[in-house]
Amino acid sequence: MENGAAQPVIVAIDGPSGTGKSSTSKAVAAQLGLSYLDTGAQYRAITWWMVTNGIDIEDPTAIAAVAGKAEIISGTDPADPTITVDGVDVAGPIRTQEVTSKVSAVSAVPEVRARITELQRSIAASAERGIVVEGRDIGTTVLPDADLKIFLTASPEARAARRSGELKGADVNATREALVKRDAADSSRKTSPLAKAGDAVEVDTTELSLTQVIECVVTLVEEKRAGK
Ligand SMILES: Nc1ncnc2c1ncn2[C@@H]1O[C@H](COP(=O)(O)OP(=O)(O)OP(=O)(O)O)[C@@H](O)[C@H]1O
Ligand SMILES: Nc1ccn([C@H]2C[C@H](O)[C@@H](COP(=O)(O)O)O2)c(=O)n1
Repeated sequence: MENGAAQPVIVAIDGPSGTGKSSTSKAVAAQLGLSYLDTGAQYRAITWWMVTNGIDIEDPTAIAAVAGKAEIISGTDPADPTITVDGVDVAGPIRTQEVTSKVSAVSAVPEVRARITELQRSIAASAERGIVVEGRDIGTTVLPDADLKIFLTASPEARAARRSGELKGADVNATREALVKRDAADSSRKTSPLAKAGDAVEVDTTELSLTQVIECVVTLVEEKRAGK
């Protein structure tokens, strides 16, 4: 490229809940001047819309029938990621226990996945300097040609301890059970389950600090850019 500008780079970061995808992706994108997309927030946003509009979450046909109705807009600045549904800021409401408990069922519906996947691809394609996209099926389905694919893991105990630290006073065992249950649902759905791409680099974060994970991923991106 002219003026020594770096080529756009597409980084896919997948993994189970609480492995550090969001924290790592945001920091890596900020350090490298890339855009950032939280695809879990998009699935949460469509789930929030279903709940708000009284759609029966137990009924995949009902969900499929309205999968295209909500207008979901994701802001991709890693310093200030935003998400709106039909113009309403839903950054807070999508993190409620109610949405968290229903998001796996909504995101398993193929029509929902087709709609959100299309949105994700269009956002990635328009990121001029490149983007870090995090989720469950980015390396396998959404962006199979990503320049770098990372699959983050951590023990359920480490993930529950991290999450309980966030949710003051939360019971660690209950948090662990909820994480494991959501991972099982996300891994066993028929369409585009949570899975490691064959060419992804697996990083076990159980014994690593967040700073170490960020450094590791930044190094992998830089190596990729240098053609190593
Ligand atoms: N390596 C780490 N060591 C300690 N804490 C960490 C580490 N990575 C992330 N955390 C903390 O764990 C919590 C969960 O991290 P984060 O939200 O980034 O995970 P996630 O994989 O995106 O989860 P989810 O898929 O549920 O959205 C956050 O409080 C974060 O600060
Ligand atoms: N690419 C993705 C991203 C997320 N989901 C679903 C499954 C998750 O349980 C849920 C919430 O994600 P989180 O905010 O915890 O990262 O969204 C998916 O199916 N595919």
